[in-house]
Amino acid sequence: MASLVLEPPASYSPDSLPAVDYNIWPPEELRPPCHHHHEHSSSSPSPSSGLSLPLPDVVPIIDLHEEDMHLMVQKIASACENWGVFYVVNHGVHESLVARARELGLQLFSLPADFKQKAMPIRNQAGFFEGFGKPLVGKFFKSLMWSEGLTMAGYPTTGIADITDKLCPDEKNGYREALEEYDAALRGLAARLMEAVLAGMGVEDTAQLDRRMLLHVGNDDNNHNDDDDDDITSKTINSSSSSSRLLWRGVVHLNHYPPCPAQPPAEMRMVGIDNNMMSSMSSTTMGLPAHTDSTCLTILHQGSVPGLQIFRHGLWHPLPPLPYHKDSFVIHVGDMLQVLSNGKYKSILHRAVANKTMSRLSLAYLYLPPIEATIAPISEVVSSSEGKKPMYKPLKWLEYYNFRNKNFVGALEHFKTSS
Ligand SMILES: O=C(O)CCC(=O)C(=O)O
Ligand SMILES: [Fe+2]
Repeated sequence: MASLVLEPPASYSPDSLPAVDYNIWPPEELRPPCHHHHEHSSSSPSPSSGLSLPLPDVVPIIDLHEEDMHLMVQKIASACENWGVFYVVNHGVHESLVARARELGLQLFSLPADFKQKAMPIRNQAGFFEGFGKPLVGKFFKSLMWSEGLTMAGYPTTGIADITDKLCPDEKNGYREALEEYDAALRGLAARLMEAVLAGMGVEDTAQLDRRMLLHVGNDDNNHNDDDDDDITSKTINSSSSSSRLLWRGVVHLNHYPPCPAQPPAEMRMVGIDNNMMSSMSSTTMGLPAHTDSTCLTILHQGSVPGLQIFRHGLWHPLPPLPYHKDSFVIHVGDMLQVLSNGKYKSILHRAVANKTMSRLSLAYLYLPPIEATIAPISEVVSSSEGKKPMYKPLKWLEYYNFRNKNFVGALEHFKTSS
């Protein structure tokens, strides 16, 4: 007799999913064309590149409880190289922690707009924007972005405390506690994943790589002296291998996509959307436009409402939450990993679509190399690559971030070496 217990499938295939009514607004045929040019796409996305099920292949699902470390490293390397995106399950982040962060995240988004104004985006000490706001990439698109974000730099900064204090000054700040706990857990997961990714690229001693990046030696042939390396040098040389890992940055970034009905609701609490915009709301509305993440890795929790899509082989494909693993995370290869891997791993082009009836919340954990680090193709990868030449010039993350905020299209191209 067949067992009544549903066994999780070994890998995700759209065929194994129950039918989902995506109920997405606007319908695909009305959605604006994607204006993003992606350097690795063989063809550009177009309005006719509609949803296509099933995927030509299956997105890897990696079990982080895998006993065999070597095998796990191989699976991650293959997923980064062939997909740029994968799911992780059995990742060790407690379900209740995620649930609590999601619950409080939703509460923050349901604050009245004038409350949210108290935490409008400002540049933090590290130099990037924190706070409530419309997607930064929105300005590059004509369409109305049907989403709002909340960005808070995690440990070792006080970003989470600063923002939650601004939003809820009078309350015992349970928001801070829950989000800081989430940050700490995700930081641990991100570090583990990054170690595995680096091991797959032949870097066994990740602390030593950190030192190389901070001192900026050994990763390229011609740029050994950077202006402000000196104080970093002493900071890093003195730090033990484990504390240098603490210099990596984690940023908690929440995305909220309210239901996006054809008729706008009377009251709209989303920041940055006024009545004029509402009345012009039409076919040119989208959740989050096509982009790659400027991170090394992004760890995304989608909740139960689908909306994430990836661009692969010239088509957009939905990447829904896994029905058998409610607590799975989606991992994106970001632009900085593309640089570190000398282009072997490509950052994944993705977007999110709004939903007609359900609101959607995604928790993105953005994992970045140290702010002070010089990021360049890793020598181990360069020496094993065909041309044995670095494809990217050394860069600092903030330099890339600022450049991309001004020139969205092809930002990474700008940092390519000429050869
Ligand atoms: O909401 C999603 O599924 C995608 C979010 C995302 O791409 C991002 O925060 O960079
Ligand atoms: Fe993203």
